[in-house]
Amino acid sequence: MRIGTRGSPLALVQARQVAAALEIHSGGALRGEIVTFTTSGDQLTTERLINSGGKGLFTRELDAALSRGEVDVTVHSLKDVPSVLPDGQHFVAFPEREDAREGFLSSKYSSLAELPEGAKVGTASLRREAQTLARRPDLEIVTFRGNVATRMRKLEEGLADATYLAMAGLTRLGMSHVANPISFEEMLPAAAQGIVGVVARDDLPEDAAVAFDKMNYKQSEAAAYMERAFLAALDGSCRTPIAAHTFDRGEEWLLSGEVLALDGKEKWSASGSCLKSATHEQMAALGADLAAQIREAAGGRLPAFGETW
Ligand SMILES: NCc1[nH]cc(CCC(=O)O)c1CC(=O)O
Repeated sequence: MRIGTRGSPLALVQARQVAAALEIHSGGALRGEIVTFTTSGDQLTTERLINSGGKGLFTRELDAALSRGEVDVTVHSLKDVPSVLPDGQHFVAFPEREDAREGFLSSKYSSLAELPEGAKVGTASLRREAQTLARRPDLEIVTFRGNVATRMRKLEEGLADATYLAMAGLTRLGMSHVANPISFEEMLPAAAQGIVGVVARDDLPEDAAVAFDKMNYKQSEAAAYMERAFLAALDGSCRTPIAAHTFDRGEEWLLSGEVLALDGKEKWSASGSCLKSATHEQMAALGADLAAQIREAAGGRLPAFGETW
């Protein structure tokens, strides 16, 4: 099986894990061959993503290669995958979710609360920016992109006093020690953070489908459907400060979602549960319901999605 992926260190780790799982779950009958692609998103280093052409920046080239039959499956950080997959493609597995929390990185301070007044926080994410300003309106946000090494160098150079990275990515790269995990109460992560999604064409052979089904985790799958439905119902993209996470509450899943004003001065939250035995449709309905509650509570004060830039 040709497995399409971005060539970043994190993407490669994720794709290799899927290749290894494919081999194990097919009893050695199937092997994965990694094929790397450079996506539009990989070519942008300085500009803010929001100014650079919208959804699917990290998936476009992979989607096309899958449609053309150049690869058999694609592996993505689900957080970067648009709400709707291209025609003829569907998810075949959501492997075990990695630590979904945000990580705080700083060479001098151990948490947001410790930062001195007026300190600089580096991020290119509107969600992280709004969540930071909601807690600490005095802080200055500076645009910050790049892989782990680049961001750490920028911190060393003093371009910012602190930055954030998903613990999932750091953990997969064996670098979780460089960050302090931030609790979900303090900072709700992006929808689908820490989840990997495997996508195939609708003509995927049965033996492969069975192997992918075996590497699928019900928890990851449920979280994927609920969190992505919430995001989709708010027309969410990387242009919008939206966060969502699914918590395990025994018999039920608890979905929490929030939307913030860009300056962090307002925040609308909603949460609700569904039985773990719920169908995908019921899970998606919960996500959509929370989104509707937030729209109603905000009464037209939500950021003008997609129109502000
Ligand atoms: N948008 C970039 C991106 N996409 C997935 C991850 C990390 C891994 C994950 O959340 O699954 C990151 C980096 C980050 O936000 O720190």
